Amino acid sequence: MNAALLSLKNISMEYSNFIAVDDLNLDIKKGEFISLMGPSGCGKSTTLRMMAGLDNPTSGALYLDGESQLEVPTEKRGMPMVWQNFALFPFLNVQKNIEFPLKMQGVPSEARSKKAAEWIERMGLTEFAKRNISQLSGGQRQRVALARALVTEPRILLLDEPLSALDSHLRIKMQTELVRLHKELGITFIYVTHSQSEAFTMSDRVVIMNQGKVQQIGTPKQIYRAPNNAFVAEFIGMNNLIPGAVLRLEDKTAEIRTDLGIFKARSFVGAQKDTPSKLVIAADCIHLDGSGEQKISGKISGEEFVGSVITLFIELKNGQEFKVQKQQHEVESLNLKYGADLTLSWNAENAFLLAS
Ligand SMILES: Nc1ncnc2c1ncn2[C@@H]1O[C@H](COP(=O)(O)OP(=O)(O)OP(=O)(O)O)[C@@H](O)[C@H]1O
Repeated sequence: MNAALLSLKNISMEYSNFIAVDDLNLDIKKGEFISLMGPSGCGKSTTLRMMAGLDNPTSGALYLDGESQLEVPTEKRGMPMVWQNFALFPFLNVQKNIEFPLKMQGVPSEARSKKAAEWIERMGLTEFAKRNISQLSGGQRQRVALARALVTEPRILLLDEPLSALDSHLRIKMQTELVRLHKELGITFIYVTHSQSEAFTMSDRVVIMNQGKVQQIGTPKQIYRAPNNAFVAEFIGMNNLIPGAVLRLEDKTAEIRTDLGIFKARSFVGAQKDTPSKLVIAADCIHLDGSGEQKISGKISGEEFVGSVITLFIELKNGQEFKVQKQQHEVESLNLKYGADLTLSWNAENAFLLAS
């Protein structure tokens, strides 16, 4: 049996006439690393707060190991939260901060110090154990916050944008540390983030939300390669979408009329004949050497480097911007110039239709 550790059933959160979370269903497995992602205000933090017991849903049910949690107070749920601003106690030193939750549980002083010392060592904080929180860097504070949350050996750790206050170098380092901790401890991590790279790098599954509703739940690969609606495809950022009307829809092929021409695609759930639809092509499925069957032309309007990957921005003749993602050496070998005409191409098997 593959029973969920934490189960949210038809959970909604309504503030006077505003629905922050709308009929959300989610089953989270033991040991899973799951991320909630979506635009600002989509209800990610509210969902996490309801899991922690900091807010109670207006309707729905929440089960931990099959037992309803709605009457269980935060401190009894055993789901500590790590916050973006760390929320450490400024009047306690590192060691006392880490010991604090054990003290709340009534753990005797000697056992507390021993347990805290283990976590201080594990998180590389030995030389800072007696320091005040104000004397620590952002990365050190985040490690104290993690140690304080994990010292009670919870089954579930809730993390609300825990890396967003850190600089990009430290963020990547802490991502590696979080993945390592997750693997070593076997604890379920539920992680809220704006960052696609954080969610996709670390998670087993990602939940994409918009306006309080779940849009898709899947592995990073499923979300990236098979978004199930136009919102997800656009939100993921590295897809190109061309609006049009479906001309033909068969088992394995589809055709769409757009103002850039008629294109073939593999068909997809949700699209219907003679209805508005969007053709979706991932930026890394586009060729610059004209070798694909479907072609459009445009002019290079910009580029962006991330590591060894370049994203080229191409202005199409209808003014739409297309993104093409390639390895740097591949782009360099083509000797492309800003403003130069370029033929973009792709194969129909890499294009699919989504309902608008
Ligand atoms: N106490 C409250 N009263 C009224 N509205 C609230 C309250 N708390 C949150 N909201 C609203 O609920 C919606 C969801 O908020 P939430 O904090 O869950 O969003 P989020 O996805 O975490 O956003 P962000 O990424 O910006 O943190 C927002 O529109 C927010 O303004």
